Amino acid sequence: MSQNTASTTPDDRAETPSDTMVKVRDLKTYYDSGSLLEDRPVKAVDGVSFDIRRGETLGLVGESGCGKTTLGRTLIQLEEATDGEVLFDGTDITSLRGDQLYEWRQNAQMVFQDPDSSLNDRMTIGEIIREPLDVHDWKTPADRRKRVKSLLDEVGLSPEHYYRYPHQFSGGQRQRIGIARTLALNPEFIVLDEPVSALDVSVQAEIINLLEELQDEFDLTYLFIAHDLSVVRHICDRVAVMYLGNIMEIGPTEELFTDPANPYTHALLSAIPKPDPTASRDRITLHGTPPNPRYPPTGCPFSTRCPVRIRPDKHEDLDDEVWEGINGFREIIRERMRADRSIRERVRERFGLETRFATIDETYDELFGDTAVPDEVERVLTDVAEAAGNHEEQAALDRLNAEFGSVCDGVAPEGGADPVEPEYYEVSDSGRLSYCHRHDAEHRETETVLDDRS
Ligand SMILES: Nc1ncnc2c1ncn2[C@@H]1O[C@H](COP(=O)(O)OP(=O)(O)OP(=O)(O)O)[C@@H](O)[C@H]1O
Repeated sequence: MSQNTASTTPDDRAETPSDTMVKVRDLKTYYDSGSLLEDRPVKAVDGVSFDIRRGETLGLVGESGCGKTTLGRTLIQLEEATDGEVLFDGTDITSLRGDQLYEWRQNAQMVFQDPDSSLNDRMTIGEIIREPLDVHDWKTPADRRKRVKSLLDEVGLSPEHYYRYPHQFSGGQRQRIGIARTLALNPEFIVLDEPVSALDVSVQAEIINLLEELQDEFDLTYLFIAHDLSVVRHICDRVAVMYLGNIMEIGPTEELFTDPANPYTHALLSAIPKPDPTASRDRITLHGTPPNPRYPPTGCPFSTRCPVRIRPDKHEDLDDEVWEGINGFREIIRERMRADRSIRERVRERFGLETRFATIDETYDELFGDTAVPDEVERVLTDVAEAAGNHEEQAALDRLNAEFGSVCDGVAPEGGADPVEPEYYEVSDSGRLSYCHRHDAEHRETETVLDDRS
């Protein structure tokens, strides 16, 4: 890694305007719960900024639930943004309404994972592909029929398929129909949301090839959302890695795969399962689960699972096993705070009766029972366990944070009151960006730590 320059916004580097088709700035999409008992929104997309260049395929990867689909849908206004901007060739489309939005929508379309749910079984293939043309009152009915027949040809189907129904086609053919429909209005930008995940491996390559051919032929720009990192590596020019509503790293595909900078990218890539001929789809597995997006942690979104979370100076030399125990303890207390306990469970806990939740004492023993914990650390952990045992989870977490928290948990280095968030650091000559305090000169030794682990 040659450079480590802090930058406040990704992709604000010098670029000619014509390079950039979409500029996303501090975009947030929150879902309100709609429940009287729960007033915190789900922060599905929580302030992302990046550019999409004309003609490129930008991959969007990350674990299930990190906000990929919501981001894709918000970019084409199928979901309303809570805050921020999405500039398409300079126009902020989050502010378009009524006719203007309707007109603009022709430029941007979406291909869905499951072609079955997007194709109406009671319509013929011709009617399905023609529908967007009918809705937008495109030219004459005869022109529309002609256009549909040519689209069928473009996607590798034949004009005779016009009068058939979706159930008469295979999964791969149905996805071709979905793609033809997407192309009907000549869009410039397409969000491909897991377009091949539901298909047999043998068919996946055919659809990927088709998408690449169509991109060349019609100068399309793609946002390619996927779980399968090998497909992303094959098709994408650049990749954005998403975690808990944030973009953790973004840059050229090959570079990001061979020399990941962000600890989360490392974790994601190291969890790629070995190829298994019996598996139809690779799943990403990573230790632990991401926090609930209603309750994202302060500081870095990945801090609760990060293997290289920065330690405060006074605990720099603490044994790794104790440190991991402390991180585990913190997570369990966080989860207890959110756990959906019935009143009965709460009453049983209050009276020290057995419940389906492990008691704090049991948890403590499991985490630290066989480990030599230094006295001063043990004193803090005992206070924490006592608070958590009394259902004062927030006080327990505050105590843990005061003792073991660092800049990664949002603790301001000079004791400032406001939580600090990471910044984007330029981590290569290509302008690849990574959202992590470890790239700060002060904590730079991480790169060795990470390399040792991979
Ligand atoms: N309509 C909705 N209302 C409330 N919450 C939602 C809604 N849609 C998504 N979410 C929540 O927003 C978060 C992000 O979901 P999203 O589907 O965007 O993630 P994803 O990365 O695409 O997941 P997957 O890979 O499983 O499709 C999740 O916690 C999800 O439960």
